Formats: sequence, C-alpha cells, structure tokens
Amino acid sequence: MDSLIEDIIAREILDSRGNPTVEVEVYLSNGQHARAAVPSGASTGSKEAVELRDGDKHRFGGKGVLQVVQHIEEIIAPDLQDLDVRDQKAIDDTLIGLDGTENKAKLGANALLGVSMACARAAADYCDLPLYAYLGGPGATRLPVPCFNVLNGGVHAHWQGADFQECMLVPYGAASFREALRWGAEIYHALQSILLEKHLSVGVGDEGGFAPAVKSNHESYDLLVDAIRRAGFEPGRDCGIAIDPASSEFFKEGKYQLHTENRALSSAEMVDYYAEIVANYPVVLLEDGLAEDDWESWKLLNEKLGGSIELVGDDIFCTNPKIIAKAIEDNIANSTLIKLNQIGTVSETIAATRMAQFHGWGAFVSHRSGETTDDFIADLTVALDTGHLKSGAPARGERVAKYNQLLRIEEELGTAATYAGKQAFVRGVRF
Ligand SMILES: O=C(O)[C@@H](CO)OP(=O)(O)O
Ligand SMILES: [Mg+2]
Repeated sequence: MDSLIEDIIAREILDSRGNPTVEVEVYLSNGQHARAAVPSGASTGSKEAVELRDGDKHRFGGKGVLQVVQHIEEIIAPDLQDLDVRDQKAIDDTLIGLDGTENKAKLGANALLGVSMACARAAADYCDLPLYAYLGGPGATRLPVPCFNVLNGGVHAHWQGADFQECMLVPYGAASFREALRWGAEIYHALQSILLEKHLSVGVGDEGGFAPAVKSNHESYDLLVDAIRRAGFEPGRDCGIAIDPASSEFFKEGKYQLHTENRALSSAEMVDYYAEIVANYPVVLLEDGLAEDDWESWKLLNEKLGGSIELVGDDIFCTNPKIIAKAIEDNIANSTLIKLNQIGTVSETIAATRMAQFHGWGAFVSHRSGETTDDFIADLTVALDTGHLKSGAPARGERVAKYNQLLRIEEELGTAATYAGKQAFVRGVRF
C-alpha cells in the first residue's frame, strides 16, 4: 500500500501577530506530502486544550514552539509511521493516546492538531479529492455565509476600541458566496470612508477590522448600519450583524465591566442590554454574550433571546463534545463555535459539530485571532455543512486566504454549489 505515513516533520513559523506557531508536513510512502499550520487565540476559554509554549524567555519572550516541534518529530512521527493516512480516526486516537492527558498538555494540542490536519490534507491529496469533498463526501455542496469582523475591540485591539471584541457583517441576503464576499468588501470600504469623515481611526485590530475609539458599544452598530446603507444595501434585508463581545474578558468580580461606558452590569442587566441591542439593530447572532464562568445566567439569556437570535458558546464550550452535551441538556444556548485548536484533533472537531447538528443546534466555524495563511477551515465548513463561518475582515492575507479558498470551492462545484443564506442560522432566527 502506498498511502502509509512515512515521515512527519515540523517547524516553527510565525503567525499573523508575529508569534511563533507550528507547521507540519506529512510524507507518504508514495512520495506525496501535505502541510498544515496551527492557529492561536488571544481570548481563550479556560477549558481549551493546552497550547504548549517553550517558556524560554530568551526566544520570542517564552512563546517559542521548539518543544512542540520536537514532540512531533521524536514522539509522534515514529508512532504514526506506517499507519494508513486515510484512517483519520485511528490517527487521532493514536495522538490522543500518546498524549494521554485530558487537556493535551503533555505533547501540546498544537502538536496534535498540526499533525491531524496535515494527515487529513495528505489523505485528501492521496485520494485525489479536494479536502472538502474528502471530509464531507458528495453532499458537501453548500457554501457558508461569511461573517466579516469589520470592527475589532477588546483584547484584539488592546482595549483601544470598543469593549466588544467583534462586530461582524452577515451578508445572508446575497445570492452566492462570491456575491457575499463582494458585499463584505464594499461595506468594509464604506465603513472606512465613514470613519475617515468622522475623524475616527482606521487602524486595524488583530482580525483586520477597524478599531476606532468609540464612546459606546451602540456607536459600533450605528457605524455598521450606516456603512451597510452607504454601500447600497438594506440593513436587515441584505445584511445583518453578528456580535462576539467575548465577555469573559470583561467579567470581573461578578460584573460585566463596560469600560467605554464606564459602568458595570450584573448578568441580568447584561441580558437586558443585549435585548435592547437586538430590538434596535438587525442582530442575528450573539456569541459569548455572557462569560464562561456564568453558566447559570446563560439560561436566562437563552430564555430571553434564544427564540429570536442564534446564541453561540465559544469560551464556555471550547469545541468540547462533553461540554456541548451538557449545554444541550441544560438548554443554555442554541449554537456552538467550532475551533479546531480548542479541542486539538480533526476527529474531535467533527464530533463536536455533529453533536450540535444532531440536536438542532448551530455550528459556527471560526478562525483564531492569531492565524496563518492555512485555509483548512474553509474546506471544513463546506464539508460539515455548517452554513456559516467567521474569518475576520475581508482584508489581510491570513483572513482572506479562507474566503478566497471558498471562492475556489464555489467555482469548482459549479452548478452544484448553493449558498446557505438565511438558512445558515438556527431555526427561529428572526430576520
Ligand atoms: O473569540 C473568538 O471568537 C476568537 C476568534 O475571533 O478570538 P481568539 O482567537 O482570540 O479567541
Ligand atoms: Mg469568541
């Protein structure tokens, strides 16, 4: 058989923030090889699989990943040698077994994920299939609604902008992915002109969105609605808004500290705050509206808003099938974010997505704020038919790498391609 893993090598490369990350290459017995790179978050959930860093202050301030490279080449590679690269489950189970810890702290989730992704890609190449078709089969034909993070705040803008980390444009009214991408870019540029006119900064945050020093979180939504109109579209009909406040980052001493507005809200007040935003702006999706340590209050949030918008858990679920199962049981949200490196293998990411989908929940695929030009998540989104993904602004190479790959997939699918549009969202979302 010539689909066996022959060798695996790894190297330390830089991500979009100038921090080291891991790149992995898998070589097969037939001479083919494939590559993958691992992303890295800034606003991370405490239950995420562990991203291992060297801690040697003399290299990258302790953020180096040479130890991870060593784990891949010296521990993982010999063990995976001669496994059939098409057996993703066996590969991932071997990786999990080799690490042996619950949170992948021993070898590092960054070591495991790089190998897992590179193997999936090598297997697809071996089968002479595009990655989305290899992972998703012949039914993988639906293109997702791209959610463009055009206003960056919170930690992604070093608290120079809004408290809320992400304000996204959601062009669900477009007829195709290509059209949605054009709309996103046009609205992004309209927003830039509005900011310039208002003498607000057009400097960008980690995900390529602008990071103006707004006076309130509401000002962000006014800017988005104006930009949608300025570009010639109708807010609510053509394009909605999604928000990721990443609220765990400003939940301190049991209160949500809104720095820009100089006030602190209780969980119940925070839910009312969102209800007011939802009543006044075309918001269709709210991610991490409440903190990961505020599980009980999520029930209230879901009671009040779960019937009209998609409520996504990110830091609180960490793409972990066990936590998502508990969340479904407790009925605290109606959707989960999906991030490969929060859980650490491709198989577990698929399991988390399926868990959500089988229960009528949404699954929202996401990049990380520290990215590379690896476009794996574009294919993954189509393969798992999640209907929507976020990959930052429609600008900056590491963000558009994913959007541009989706253009290629749409083109390749030809007449078979469909665009998820409003159906991308969980049932009940009011448009
Ligand atoms: O909170 C998020 O959803 C992400 C991605 O946008 O940010 P980070 O990668 O910093 O966790
Ligand atoms: Mg988030």
